[in-house]
Amino acid sequence: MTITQRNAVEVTDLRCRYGDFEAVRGISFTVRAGEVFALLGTNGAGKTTTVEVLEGFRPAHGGVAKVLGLDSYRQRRALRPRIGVMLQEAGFFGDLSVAETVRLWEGLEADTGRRPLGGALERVGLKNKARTKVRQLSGGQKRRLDLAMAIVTRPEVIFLDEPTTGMDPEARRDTWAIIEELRETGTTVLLTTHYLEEAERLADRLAIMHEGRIHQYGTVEDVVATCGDRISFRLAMSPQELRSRVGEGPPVLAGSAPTVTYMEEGIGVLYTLPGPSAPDTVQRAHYTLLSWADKHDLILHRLELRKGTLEDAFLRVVGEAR
Ligand SMILES: Nc1ncnc2c1ncn2[C@@H]1O[C@H](COP(=O)(O)OP(=O)(O)OP(=O)(O)O)[C@@H](O)[C@H]1O
Repeated sequence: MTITQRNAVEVTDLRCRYGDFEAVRGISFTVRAGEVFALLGTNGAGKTTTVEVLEGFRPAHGGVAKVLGLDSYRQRRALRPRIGVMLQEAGFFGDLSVAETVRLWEGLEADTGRRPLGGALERVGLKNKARTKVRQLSGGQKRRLDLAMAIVTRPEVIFLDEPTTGMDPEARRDTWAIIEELRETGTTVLLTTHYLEEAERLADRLAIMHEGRIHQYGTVEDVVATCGDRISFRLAMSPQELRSRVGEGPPVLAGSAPTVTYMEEGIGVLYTLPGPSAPDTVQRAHYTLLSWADKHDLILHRLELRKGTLEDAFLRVVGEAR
């Protein structure tokens, strides 16, 4: 099997412009066949632009974007029947019913020779709305209809742009279950999302984008491991009292200076250890901290050690880029 066959999506040094503005600035990543891949990023990072290039809706201005081994723009006619697309704002005809919309879509896709997926509406929980006019659907219900359209023709690769935005928690969970089912049947899924727990739950691998570039890329574990452990505690005293009792602030731990926040109820202290944090580093940091507290007779309230999270990794990307 060649690399191309194992990768459903291959993006190499992709660039995309709107006029003079370069929205995507040389990104590279692959999506393996059968995996769920999440593109995360800040507002305006370039996620939708990237997905639109892969869907064949816009040309790249540099680099290569291949889906199922085909150039996503130049070979879009050959590619179109093999991919499913859930747009951020699909342009439905408001006067058609839900059932008519899906039938229309099936008709448009009929030349694919694939049997449309029966029960797509049932799968997205819209069967009882089949006769309802599209314009009478709620925002979340429209997103479910978007999803039905993306899966109705059993595509090999599905692009989902913010699939659960506007959905209530139950609909979101149902959508996650559908995406998991798609993966089980061997479908490749590339999704964009602002919900980190969605990526954490669904994605085999992910990329974090900011201002047109990929800053983190790998499995959730790989990305989270780049963030060190966090140590935090509170001191129930004023800054003046701390100064008079200790003379200086909390110590540097494992090369990491504390971030000190002054609040009404006291002083909050947070350390971000260098990542990935080795167990002996964490242990030494604790020892240093507890020795400091003991020496100055301080009580560390709500002392907590926690692992880095995807949110920490995300915020670090944004922070480092500033
Ligand atoms: N049609 C357009 N004309 C000009 N600039 C555009 C156009 N579409 C997007 N942009 C700009 O390109 C950048 C990337 O936009 P894009 O929609 O790809 O980001 P995104 O990561 O999907 O953002 P969001 O999470 O907010 O949906 C943004 O700065 C945006 O303002």
